[in-house]
Amino acid sequence: MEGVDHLADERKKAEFNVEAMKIVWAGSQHNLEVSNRISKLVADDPAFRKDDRTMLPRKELFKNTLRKAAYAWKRINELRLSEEEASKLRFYVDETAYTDLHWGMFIPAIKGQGTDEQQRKWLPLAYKMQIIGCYAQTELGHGSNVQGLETTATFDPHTDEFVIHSPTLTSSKWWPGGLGKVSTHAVTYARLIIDGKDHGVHGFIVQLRSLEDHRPLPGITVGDIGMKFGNGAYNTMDNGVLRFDHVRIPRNQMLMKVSQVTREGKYKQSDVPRQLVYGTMVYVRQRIVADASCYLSRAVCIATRYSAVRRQFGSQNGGPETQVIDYKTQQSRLFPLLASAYAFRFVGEWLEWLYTDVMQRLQANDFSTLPEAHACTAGLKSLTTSVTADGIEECRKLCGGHGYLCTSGLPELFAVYVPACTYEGDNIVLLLQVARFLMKTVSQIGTGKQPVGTIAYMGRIEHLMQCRCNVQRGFAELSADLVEAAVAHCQLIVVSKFIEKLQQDIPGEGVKQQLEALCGIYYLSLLHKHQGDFLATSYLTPKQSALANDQLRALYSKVRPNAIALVDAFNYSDHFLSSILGRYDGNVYPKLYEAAWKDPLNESVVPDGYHEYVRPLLKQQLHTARL
Ligand SMILES: CCCCCCC/C=C/C(=O)SCCNC(=O)CCNC(=O)[C@H](O)C(C)(C)COP(=O)(O)OP(=O)(O)OC[C@H]1O[C@@H](n2cnc3c(N)ncnc32)[C@H](O)[C@@H]1OP(=O)(O)O
Ligand SMILES: Cc1cc2nc3c(=O)[nH]c(=O)nc-3n(C[C@H](O)[C@H](O)[C@H](O)COP(=O)(O)OP(=O)(O)OC[C@H]3O[C@@H](n4cnc5c(N)ncnc54)[C@H](O)[C@@H]3O)c2cc1C
Repeated sequence: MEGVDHLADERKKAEFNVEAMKIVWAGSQHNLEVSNRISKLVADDPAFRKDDRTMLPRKELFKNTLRKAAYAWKRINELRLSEEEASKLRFYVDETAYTDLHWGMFIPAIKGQGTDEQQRKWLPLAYKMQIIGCYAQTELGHGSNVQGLETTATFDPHTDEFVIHSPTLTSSKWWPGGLGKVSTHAVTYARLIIDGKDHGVHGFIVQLRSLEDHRPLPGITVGDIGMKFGNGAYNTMDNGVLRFDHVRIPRNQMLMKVSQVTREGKYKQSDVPRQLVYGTMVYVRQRIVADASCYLSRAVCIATRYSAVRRQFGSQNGGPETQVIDYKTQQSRLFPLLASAYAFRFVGEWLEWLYTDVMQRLQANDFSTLPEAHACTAGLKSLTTSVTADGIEECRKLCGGHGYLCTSGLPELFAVYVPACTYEGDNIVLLLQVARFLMKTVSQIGTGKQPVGTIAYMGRIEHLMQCRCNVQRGFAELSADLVEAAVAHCQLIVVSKFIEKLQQDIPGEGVKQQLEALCGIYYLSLLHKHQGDFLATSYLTPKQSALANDQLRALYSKVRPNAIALVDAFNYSDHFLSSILGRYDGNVYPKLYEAAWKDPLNESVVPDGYHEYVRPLLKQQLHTARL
């Protein structure tokens, strides 16, 4: 029934002020206001339609993405949107595109690693999109091992240039988003060679394509690497392959904030840690953590609304069947994900603060918090993306058969999100970095150095004080266990940041109580999942463990009447969710039925191919039957 809110009764059950929760989720009244305005702008504009995305062939899909990106840019300029509003607009357009890398990596790389002079030259061009850039680091043969990259940048003192070259097939750049078909420039990572000496990997700005006719410049071979997982999804992006055949660039196109090459070919290192060459990755990992809550909350919103609409079994005297959201099994799978979405939101906010703080310290030549920032961004990127990717898939299963339809929105959401577990650092490789940081901390505790920040708790663990561990000894052998320790450390950060959030003043009737319940669900469900570890190490007795489980079930009952309102607080429009199962009005069945008839396969009653491939079979059967 059109216009009827099938979830109205659910909404009436809410025990808290949903509008106040929307502000908590958005971060501030101002953020909420901007989100409302920009999301409506996008949803009301038919140019941003996306419901056909999973049905388009790649070339059409890609052209459509180019059209949308150009149109978005036009609207940004026409409406004179601020940078905040422009990035919100790109968020609500909700289509992975070359612009993500241009704004998300190319510009930050120049800002973070370029000198003031380089920034003055390149940033205005990039901000006006007079050049379009990507981040070309990964190669066919090496991604995780950045020190293993093979592309070379050899200094030629005669011409004051670098010669960029791909010496092997495996040195071909492979994966960079935006590279395949669009970017005119790339921040390219290559080994710096001066006078035969290898100075390791550095960043260089390299022009790839002509600004006149978009053809690759001499010495450049470039193209798209091909179709990726899923329909629509990440196939709107032109992940690319790139080879250099002795391509010359001026010396001043090496990004020289961290280290410099002089006119005479002298290599000079600034007083800053070499690891700042990896700075763009730290920035993007922090952004990815902030994004995880968006993706997870989307899936949870769809699964929660549909779980309230869907009924199976339990009809009494011909009455309605049970809403599947009332099954404890459904709650025990869904509500920890709802709690995780909120938990990741708050840890994302905190990580943004940590990153800003580190950046301010770096300006003042204080590098002391860099290792912690690296460990936190790497670890939380790994934890939040793994939980989110698995969570989206769990939400699909929570929606039963209909979750498998593209019109549920969940298959595409999973396909577009799951590479986040790999890009910007494979999740296991990143957890090994955290493990290494933790082991280093343990080795220092023995020497009396007090850990601070997110590792302060380690200084309070009695048996760690007696440890005399060497970081490398046994590391490889125990790496699988160390990865588990790294995950536990990151979980602790998430829990403590959720608790810190609750210590703030949170206005709105019932809002804090709901967040307390969600926080409880978050840590108790983790405790439940890992109770074997807690029991084995005597951190919990069996009785405590049973009490914790009772408490968890009680919290599920507390959240149940508020579930729909808690996902409404994410404030997602139907356009953004793009899911029939997750419709705000819960009008699922008529819309599923209607959508099926719009599938291109239903354009004709007799399908293409019938006369060639089906009819002959039927004829043959008639013939056989007569025999
Ligand atoms: C929002 C925008 C849109 C997003 C779209 C995303 C599209 C995707 C883009 C990409 O994927 S770009 C490519 C991303 N690639 C990676 O993430 C590669 C992962 N690998 C690495 O980061 C590193 O190679 C490594 C795994 C960290 C290892 O590096 P390396 O071998 O040089 O170092 P180690 O010997 O292990 O460590 C040396 C020392 O440096 C510290 N360290 C390492 N990384 C950082 C860092 N980023 N920041 C600060 N410090 C770092 C490390 O802890 C070691 O410290 P010590 O132990 O020696 O003190
Ligand atoms: C959609 C997408 C977009 C991307 N965009 C970009 C981009 O814009 N720019 C760019 O430069 N790159 C990009 N990448 C590349 C990406 O950064 C790399 O794929 C990523 O860093 C992982 O590296 P890899 O592919 O070498 O994995 P590998 O390192 O080959 O991983 C393979 C397996 O080996 C394991 N492994 C590797 N090393 C270790 C170790 N030391 N110990 C234990 N296990 C290990 C991993 O856990 C994994 O299971 C993108 C990738 C994808 C999928």
